[in-house]
Order: sequence, then structure tokens, then C-alpha cells
Amino acid sequence: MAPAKQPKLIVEADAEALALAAAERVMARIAANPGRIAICLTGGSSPKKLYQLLGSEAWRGGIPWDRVHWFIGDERFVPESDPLNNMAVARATFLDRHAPAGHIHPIPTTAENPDTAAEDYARELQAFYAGDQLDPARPLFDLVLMGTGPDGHTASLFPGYPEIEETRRWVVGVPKANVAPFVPRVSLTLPVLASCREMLFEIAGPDKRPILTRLCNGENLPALRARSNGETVWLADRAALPEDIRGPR
Ligand SMILES: O=C1O[C@H](COP(=O)(O)O)[C@@H](O)[C@H](O)[C@H]1O
Repeated sequence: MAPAKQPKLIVEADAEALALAAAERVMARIAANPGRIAICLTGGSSPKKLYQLLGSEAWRGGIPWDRVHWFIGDERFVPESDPLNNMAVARATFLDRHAPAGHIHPIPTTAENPDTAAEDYARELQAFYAGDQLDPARPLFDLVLMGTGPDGHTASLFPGYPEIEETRRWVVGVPKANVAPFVPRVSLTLPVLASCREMLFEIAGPDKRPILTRLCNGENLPALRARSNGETVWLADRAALPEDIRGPR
């Protein structure tokens, strides 16, 4: 297999401009596929503005809701009613009002434990893909959205944890998080996240500057290791940029 391409860094003025640019990329990926579309969402705070835009009057009309399926790259193992639940945030912000119920694919946190939830979700992904072996010529997702935490984790793949090395399983249970919220997690693995036409990171705000600096310096952290087999884009705002790239104010 050809080595994954380097991420492309795209800089926007601020968090609002970044969300707009992300929404445009989502729409471009949708427009590029005339058939069934699969988008893998992310959790945390980074995608919230994007989700608000996608549900807004200006954008929602452009989404062919009957052709788009919505998955999630990782989940905090808490009930759907818990504000920490990643898919619940996406549902409340835009999905529940516009997407057909059968097109929303949450990780089941009603399962007995994170490992069982991971196995259930792997089966759901494989049924959607109609296969259990990923073919680089036939990506699972059109688009995978990602964020990164202060320790360089992405999805729920934490630095130094064994789950980051997983190459066989599609989805894994993660018993303990490395950073808050300290709840068990369920995460898609790197090869499954890589099976997409585009992986799009949203990295905004001064709090992200230290970790973006480490990533730009090439530290071998999960957020650097996560790459699409197609295109990987780091969408950052100026506030998140390392000093040497941002230049004087
Ligand atoms: O816990 C998580 O953290 C990362 C980063 O979140 P952010 O709040 O810093 O944007 C997120 O990508 C992941 O989905 C989430 O479960």
C-alpha cells in the first residue's frame, strides 16, 4: 500500500471562518458522491460550530439527507442522555431534526461494556460496508471529521495506549481515558478511520496551540498518526498556530 500522504495545513482567520471552511468541505465531499454517502463525525467541543451550521437554514437545504449516513469516530461510554455523549451532541445540534432515524449510527452505550459496544459497532460498520476487509480502492467513509485533545489523542486513541497499535479490530473499547472526561471510551481504530476519501481535523483557539506546535514538530502522537488513505487536512485558526508559523501580531 502507498504511504499515507502528509497532512495539508489550511489556516483560517478565526473559529467562525474555520467552521465555514469545514462546512464547505463537507458539502464538497457530499457533492462528489452521487450515491450513498458516509460521514464519520467526531466529538468534543471542536465540531460544535460546524454542526450548528449544517443544521442552519443556509446549509441544511444543500444536504441530500436521504443519501447521507452519519457515524461517529469515538464515544464516551455514558448514556445518550448524558451531555458527555458525543453522538447525542450531534443529534441534538442538527441530526435529529433533519436526518432519517435509520441514517444515524450511534455507538451503543447501552451495551454491557465498552468491548461489547465495540464489537456491536464493528458489526454495524461491516454490514454497511458489506465486508469485513477494507479495500483501499473502496473507502468506508467519504469524510472523517477529527479533533485533537491536549495530549495529542484523536478519536479516543490516546498516546502510549495499546489501542493506538490495533490493526485487526475495527473498533475497540478503551477502559480508561488519558484526559478528562475520565470515562471509558469506544473508538474506531486507525486503519478504519483511514478508510476515507478525506480526514478533516478542526483545530481552533489558543488552547490548542501547544498541541498543534507538538504535531507540527512531528511528535509521533495519535493525531499525527491518524491519516486518511486519501487526503488529510488540518484546518486550524490563527489562534491555534505555533508562534513560528503565525508570525508577529
Ligand atoms: O474526548 C474527546 O476529545 C477529542 C478532542 O475534543 P475537543 O473538545 O478538544 O475538541 C475529540 O476529538 C473526541 O471525539 C472526544 O471524544
